[in-house]
Amino acid sequence: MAKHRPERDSWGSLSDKNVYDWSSEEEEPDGRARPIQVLLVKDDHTFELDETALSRILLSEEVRDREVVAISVAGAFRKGKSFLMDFMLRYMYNHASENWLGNPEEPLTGFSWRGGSERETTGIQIWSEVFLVDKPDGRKVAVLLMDTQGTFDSQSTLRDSATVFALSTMIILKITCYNIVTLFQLFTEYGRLAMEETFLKPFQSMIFLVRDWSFPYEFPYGQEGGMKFLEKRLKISENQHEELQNVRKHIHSCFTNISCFLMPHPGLKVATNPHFDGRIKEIDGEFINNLTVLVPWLLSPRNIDVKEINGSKITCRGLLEYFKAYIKIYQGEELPHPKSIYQVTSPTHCCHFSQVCGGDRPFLAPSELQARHGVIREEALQVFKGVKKMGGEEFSRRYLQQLEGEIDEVFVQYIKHNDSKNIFHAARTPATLFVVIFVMYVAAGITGFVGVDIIASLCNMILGLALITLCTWAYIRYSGEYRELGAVIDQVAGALWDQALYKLYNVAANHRHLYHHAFPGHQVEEVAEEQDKKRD
Ligand SMILES: Nc1nc2c(ncn2[C@@H]2O[C@H](COP(=O)(O)OP(=O)(O)OP(=O)(O)O)[C@@H](O)[C@H]2O)c(=O)[nH]1
Ligand SMILES: [Mg+2]
Repeated sequence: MAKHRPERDSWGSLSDKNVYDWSSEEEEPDGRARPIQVLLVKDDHTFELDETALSRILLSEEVRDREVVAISVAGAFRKGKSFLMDFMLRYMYNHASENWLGNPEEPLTGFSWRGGSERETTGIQIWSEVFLVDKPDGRKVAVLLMDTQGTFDSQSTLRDSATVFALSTMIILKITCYNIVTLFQLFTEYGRLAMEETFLKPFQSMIFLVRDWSFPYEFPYGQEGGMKFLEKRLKISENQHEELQNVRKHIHSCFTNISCFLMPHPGLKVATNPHFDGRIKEIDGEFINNLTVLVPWLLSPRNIDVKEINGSKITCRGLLEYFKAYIKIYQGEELPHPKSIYQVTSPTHCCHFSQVCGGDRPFLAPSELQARHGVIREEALQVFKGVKKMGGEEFSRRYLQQLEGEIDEVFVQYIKHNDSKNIFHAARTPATLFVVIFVMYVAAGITGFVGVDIIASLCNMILGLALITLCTWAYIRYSGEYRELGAVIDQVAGALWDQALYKLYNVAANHRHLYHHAFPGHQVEEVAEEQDKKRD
């Protein structure tokens, strides 16, 4: 079965070209987009995130700072998830045209799909091309398509299934689940684990897709029938088992938006013919009709919506950070320990901060730095609080306090670091020493001229000392050696600078009458100002 898409040309209002360049010949010799394995489930049932591959997709220049909508299909294995994703891909690529389904003879390509009973997709794959979609309100958002491993296959453990499911539901902003019955199974039989592993902050939409719906006379195909069906299914009644009641309640609290779509059977050729290659001609008309409703309903620029995570819209760069943070948690214990969340949240916070005022960033106004710190701090704390952790509230409070303390400490360091980039701050020591040298030079000249030789020699001595200090300071700054001595010089110069400025200010304040004497007009204004202040 065809696995990769053929060459593409114009994508209408979507990106005009592949949004990133493959730099490695080996990996993408023909420059065509393809599925990239970003999450590997290894034989020993551990997970590995391919950060390089993920960064290459999410950090490409055009998309990294765009708000992102990630779309995936989760559900039982062998149910046609990849097949559906490929129709979504086709829609994204042919978006400009009404007839996005294209040539009825064209085989379906993109994410790898096939018939048979053995599982196909493993872990999480991401389509290497991120689509840029113009929303009707003028915003451009990035759309990321992800294909995930099916649940309940014979090779994966319950934990694998639950983790991939949990990972996709928490990272993904819009999730399409393929089979309501299967999802119920996941939530009930394995519910504890899956639910505990799901981050409980609701931030994504869940769309239940019921495939092979065979009772259109009860509930018609499509979204309306789906909603009615879902309402009936999610209704909580007294005589239900408590576990079932909990599942229903939990589904509501997990997802901000729940909807449902009933899909007809695609026809026998699709389900049973081993040579079927996905061409539309061989798919049942009813299925195609509903597909042309479903896919635009999911993906049209009007309907695509950037969801918020903990109150802020997430960008591709942010998504990468979340991916990295979450996978660290899932590599560990059954339920994340508060410490592990603390450990991933804190560096994530630092990383955000270094983007604001790290080594190569220019000097930032202190008030702006303070404001950014407020936002980043809040974000980090929200991430920590938003994760379900082991040990209860009381236990995690300790780590929360530790996190707060560390964030504030980092902030103080960044203030210092930022200050050091202020050109006036950096020039303070040499400027002070220059002023001392100059003053001593003039003083020595005058006192020598008048004949007070002792004072003149004293001034000359101070001048010489200041000159030596200046040279020493310059050497320390250049070589990085004897830094303690450098710090002492900076301190003394700083104190001198502050003192001199303070004295200068005092002198100026004490001699204000001279100024007013010289410029009588300004005095009137000042008196008026003072009167104003008193009135306030
Ligand atoms: N009955 C039925 N079969 C479908 C439907 N959609 C796709 N298929 C068929 O299901 C088979 C499996 O498709 P895949 O897309 O590889 O399934 P998958 O869910 O991605 O499977 P895994 O990757 O193994 O989890 C293919 O032969 C498709 O032709 C559907 O709506 N109903
Ligand atoms: Mg698949």
